[in-house]
Amino acid sequence: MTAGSGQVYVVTGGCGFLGSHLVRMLLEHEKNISEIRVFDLHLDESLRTLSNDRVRVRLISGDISRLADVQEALHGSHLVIHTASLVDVWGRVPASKITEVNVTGTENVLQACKEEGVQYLVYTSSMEVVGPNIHGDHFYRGNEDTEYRIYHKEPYPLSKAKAEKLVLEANGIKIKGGKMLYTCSLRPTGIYGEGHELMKQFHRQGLRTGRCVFRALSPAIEHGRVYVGNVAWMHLLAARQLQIHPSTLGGQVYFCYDSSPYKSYEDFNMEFLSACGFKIIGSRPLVPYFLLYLLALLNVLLQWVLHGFITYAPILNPYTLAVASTTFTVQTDKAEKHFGYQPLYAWEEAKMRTITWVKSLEVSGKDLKDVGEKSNYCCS
Ligand SMILES: NC(=O)C1=CN([C@@H]2O[C@H](COP(=O)(O)OP(=O)(O)OC[C@H]3O[C@@H](n4cnc5c(N)ncnc54)[C@H](O)[C@@H]3O)[C@@H](O)[C@H]2O)C=CC1
Ligand SMILES: CC(C)CCC[C@@H](C)[C@H]1CC[C@H]2[C@@H]3[C@H](O)CC4=CC(=O)CC[C@]4(C)[C@H]3CC[C@]12C
Repeated sequence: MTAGSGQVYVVTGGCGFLGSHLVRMLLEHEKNISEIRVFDLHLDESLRTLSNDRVRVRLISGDISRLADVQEALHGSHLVIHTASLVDVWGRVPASKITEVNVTGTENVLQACKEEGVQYLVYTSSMEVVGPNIHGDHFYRGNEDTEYRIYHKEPYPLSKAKAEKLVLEANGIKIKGGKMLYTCSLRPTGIYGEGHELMKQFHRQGLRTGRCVFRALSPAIEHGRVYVGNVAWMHLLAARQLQIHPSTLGGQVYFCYDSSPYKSYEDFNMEFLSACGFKIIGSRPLVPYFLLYLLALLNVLLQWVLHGFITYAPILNPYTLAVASTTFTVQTDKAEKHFGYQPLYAWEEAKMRTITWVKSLEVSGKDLKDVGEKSNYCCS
């Protein structure tokens, strides 16, 4: 296929962690596209170099919360994958900003689809639109139909839930040109893989404590995690099949899953960190839960006191503690049934790729220098 004769996909948030994997995935595996528009507030210029004879990668700088920017980016396109979002459960940005980007931004994408006659929209939602809830109800091996007490208080899950509702309600509306809009929503659990910012933080923190990780959470609490390459693959398949079987996929939600093992958040991270000589100390939490909870409350207090001086937003707060302390695992085959999804990367491959990336953080030596460790440390 020559450039210009295929479809035009828009990836909002295309320079982010998931977005950049998705762009690469589309380039490698989707043969009917001739242009990928990467729409983001902060552009990653390295993606531009991915253009080839078949597909042009066009970087578009814009703000999802400005309708004019979104409309311009969508003009003449066929399908939108909307991953742009503010991912913040630490109070780094005000709640109003989260709503503006995640909810108003999604309204803008829908409005722009309508006005520009774009027929297909795949939305990146989150498991957080379901839970865990503040009561600590476990969601054990759940699927899209599992009943669960959903409560949203925190800005991020609240915004994702509102945005997903808007996306699903828009399925079937008339767009410019008289055709119909088809939408679906994918709900990843915690994503991991090359470029995962939180993993970088845990790695740096572990270096500071002499490659020791002190167990804080119960190993009995299980979390569903999903490899970024499989999340990208599922988006690609959903986008493809939404066009072929719009009445099957339209208006549907799908958990994003793969064969990554169910483990506690800390034990799962150790699958990668142990390859760099990290050890987890303790087979049970070293600090009692109530003390951790008091620390989390103290962090909230400090955040409030320091507000206006510095942004104090540590990883531990009552919400992240509640999420990390509540089992949330997904077991479903809805995406397989509806659009033939099967993970592209087996767990062993996903693990190996992630380990290679974590090791590369040490080869670059930057993290080691930051914590004053010698840069000739050799990962096992
Ligand atoms: N990281 C995770 O574990 C999970 C993420 N998700 C969802 O996946 C999607 C991608 O998340 P990540 O890649 O982890 O986040 P990320 O922060 O790496 O990527 C989000 C991208 O959106 C862009 N963006 C933010 N505000 C924007 C604005 N006003 N206009 C245009 N672009 C803007 C950012 O610049 C960034 O490149 C998000 O929708 C998130 O809610 C869902 C489940 C789990
Ligand atoms: C020792 C501490 C108490 C450990 C804290 C771990 C937490 C920071 C993380 C535990 C679970 C994570 C969340 C989960 O993976 C689901 C998510 C989905 C999203 O859409 C965005 C990210 C996140 C909220 C993720 C954030 C970090 C954790 C709370």
